[in-house]
Amino acid sequence: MTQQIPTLQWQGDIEGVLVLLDQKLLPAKTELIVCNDVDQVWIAIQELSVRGAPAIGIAAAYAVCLGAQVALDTELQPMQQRVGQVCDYLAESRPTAVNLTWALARMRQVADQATDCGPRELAQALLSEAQAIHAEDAEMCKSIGRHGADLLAEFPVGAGVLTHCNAGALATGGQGTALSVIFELAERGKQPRVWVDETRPLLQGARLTTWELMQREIECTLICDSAAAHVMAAGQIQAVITGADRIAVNGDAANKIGTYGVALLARSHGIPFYIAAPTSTFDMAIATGNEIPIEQRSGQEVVQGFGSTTAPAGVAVYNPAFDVTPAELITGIITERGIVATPTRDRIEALVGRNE
Ligand SMILES: CSC[C@H]1O[C@H](OP(=O)(O)O)[C@H](O)[C@@H]1O
Repeated sequence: MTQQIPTLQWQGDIEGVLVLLDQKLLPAKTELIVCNDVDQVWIAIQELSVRGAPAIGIAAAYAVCLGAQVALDTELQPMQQRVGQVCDYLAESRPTAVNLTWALARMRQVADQATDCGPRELAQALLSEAQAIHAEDAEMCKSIGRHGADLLAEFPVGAGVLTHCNAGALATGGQGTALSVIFELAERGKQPRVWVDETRPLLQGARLTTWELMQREIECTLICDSAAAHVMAAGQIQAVITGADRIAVNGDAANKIGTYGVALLARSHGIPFYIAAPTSTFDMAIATGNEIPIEQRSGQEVVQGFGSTTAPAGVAVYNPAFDVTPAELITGIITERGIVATPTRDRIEALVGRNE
């Protein structure tokens, strides 16, 4: 069974709207946000109503189409200027997921290369590009699932897989990255037993990953982030698979805070640690993970999350939303083009291409 309500959907023509499934409210409520303008999408990205590296990029691409709507009755050049302004604005919504700036660069290129056309023709070209980014991501998700399931083909039926945060359909334009592998394993009758880190502070694992797995009737067990070592030591985990938000040329990968710790635990327990990500998540312009900008979020998410106060008023809080797992802790990166085993710069450039 697939997710009943799309994570994000463009409705209409160049004067249409972007409809988002509000992930802040899941699983308690299934509510939609109808976005008519760029600001609404900017806020939705910043507040994680829409989240996950590929989904952020796709939402931003559609937001450019919303931004173009105010310039439909001008000329080509004002429309091109509008697109540039909107791309600059959206790029500021969240810093870590490279898919955001990758998608905006594609939209900006469409505008910059436009000649001999009117604003409405450019608006149509922008919508076609956003829809292409969305459709390509859906195909990449399926391909990641196939490559990942092929990689784990020898795993026994009922093998334990641990995942951290949410890298499912809710984080992408398709069926997910890490969860796509799990969905494909289930499709092939491997009956994966999924262990889900709750993933503090915003609980993407507890709220979203379990929701997706239970919708598909895949066995899952929710654990506190601090229980992962214990579960590994008990021999319950045969592989770890997570998503990623930005991967440097050398294979260092940024993902939700806590991923680095899970990778260290996996290494110490002799468990393979895989990252599943499309090639659009590779930042070929940065050499190592040290250059990946790490989003710092409000301390309120830690001490006031989900309605309960969990610390004394005024306590200092440090709330990085991501951390970086060094390439040497990554057994392989599962992409839509295949697997980068023991990721190195040469192997990544061979698969992704060199940054010219
Ligand atoms: C398929 S990318 C999913 C990736 O994005 C999440 O971050 P956030 O929920 O803050 O957008 C997390 O790092 C996931 O692994």
